[in-house]
Amino acid sequence: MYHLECIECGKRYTESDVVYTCGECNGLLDVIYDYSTIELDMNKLKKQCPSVWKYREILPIDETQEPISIEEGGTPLYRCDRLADKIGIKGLYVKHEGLNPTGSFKDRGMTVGVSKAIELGMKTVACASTGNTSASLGIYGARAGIPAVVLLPEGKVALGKVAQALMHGAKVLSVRGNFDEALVLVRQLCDDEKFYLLNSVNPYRLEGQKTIGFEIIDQLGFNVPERVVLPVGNAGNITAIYKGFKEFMNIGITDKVPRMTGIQSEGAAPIVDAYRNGRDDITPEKNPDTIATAIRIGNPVNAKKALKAIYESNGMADTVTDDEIVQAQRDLAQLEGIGVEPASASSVAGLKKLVNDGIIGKDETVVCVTTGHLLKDPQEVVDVCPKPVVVDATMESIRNAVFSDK
Ligand SMILES: Cc1ncc(COP(=O)(O)O)c(C=O)c1O
Ligand SMILES: N[C@@H](CCOP(=O)(O)O)C(=O)O
Repeated sequence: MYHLECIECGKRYTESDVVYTCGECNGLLDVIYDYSTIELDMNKLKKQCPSVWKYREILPIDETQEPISIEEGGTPLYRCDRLADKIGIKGLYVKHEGLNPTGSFKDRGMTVGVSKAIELGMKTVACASTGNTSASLGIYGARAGIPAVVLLPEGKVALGKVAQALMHGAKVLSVRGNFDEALVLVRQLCDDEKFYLLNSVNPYRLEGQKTIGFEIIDQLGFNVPERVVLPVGNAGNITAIYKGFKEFMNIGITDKVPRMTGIQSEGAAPIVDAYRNGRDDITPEKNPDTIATAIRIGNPVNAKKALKAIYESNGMADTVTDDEIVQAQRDLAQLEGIGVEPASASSVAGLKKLVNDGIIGKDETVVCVTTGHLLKDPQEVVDVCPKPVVVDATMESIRNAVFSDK
């Protein structure tokens, strides 16, 4: 049993309403359950491997419906001692969401969001995207057998992500504008054409993503880490993961939540600006820019929910530079064997900065979420790594190159 509820005015909507924001006040909507009726079997929970649909009792899809799934979630939570040593912290884990089927955490949202689209009888799905949302929507649309339309900011989407959307048959539009402008346009398109909007303003998307929070607790043996650090763009994921932590507390599985710590790039930091000024809403950044194209977002649609998550959990938000992002990307890759795209590395870059500044304590147990796979953005990798050494096909030439200092 669940309903949708406006976070501003409390107006309720039913599970069969096609609605993204409140019709009365335009506020964001939340999916609300009657937690007193939800009983999770802890024995079963402890035995089953993590996956999105493991937590089906707390997901808003009719139980008679077969979900649209390609087996998302169940991503590894790595203990990272070498990286922890370098950063100067004792207990560091990395939840690698880049190991979802399409290479990003969006799959968790799409398995639920596209399943909901089918339940509601929607005929076409659509989104604006910096890349990962479109890749995931293209793939889940194909799995569901319904068309997907995706709007991308021209020239600002990493190659791997465009390739995924194209090959899986989405209608890909390259918009002469940035992500924020594309999002305004796709919202209008969905209203006009009755397409189903699957950006994170859709509360069902966030229900899938909240399972990252469930899995972190589950994989830590039902213990709660002190802090979770993650990149923030459109601000859906920090909102969703926090909701997951709160729900485990509401159901009585845990008794506290981690401090939610959001990291943005210096060139695209409206949430951090709001946090620094103690505000609960943002001033949009008109010209966001960063090497981390996935979080090149100036007007995050979930800002209000995200700031609430940060304040309520006694968390915080901070920025990192593009250079810090690239260094953290290298550290993850070379110290721990974890290959991530730039946006993902901002979590580790942020942690490093906050430990250096004495804001995060060395004894805290911290989970960094890495949100997308290295192969999503091969051009950035080529740009920041040394070029391969070209050699003649002789042993002498190979030996010279192997033992050269260059
Ligand atoms: C790889 C990656 N990391 C982080 C983010 C930011 O997540 P959110 O928009 O939910 O804040 C995105 C896209 O949104 C992304 O694609
Ligand atoms: N990085 C995102 C931006 C859109 O975010 P969404 O969560 O609202 O879909 C992307 O991959 O497109």
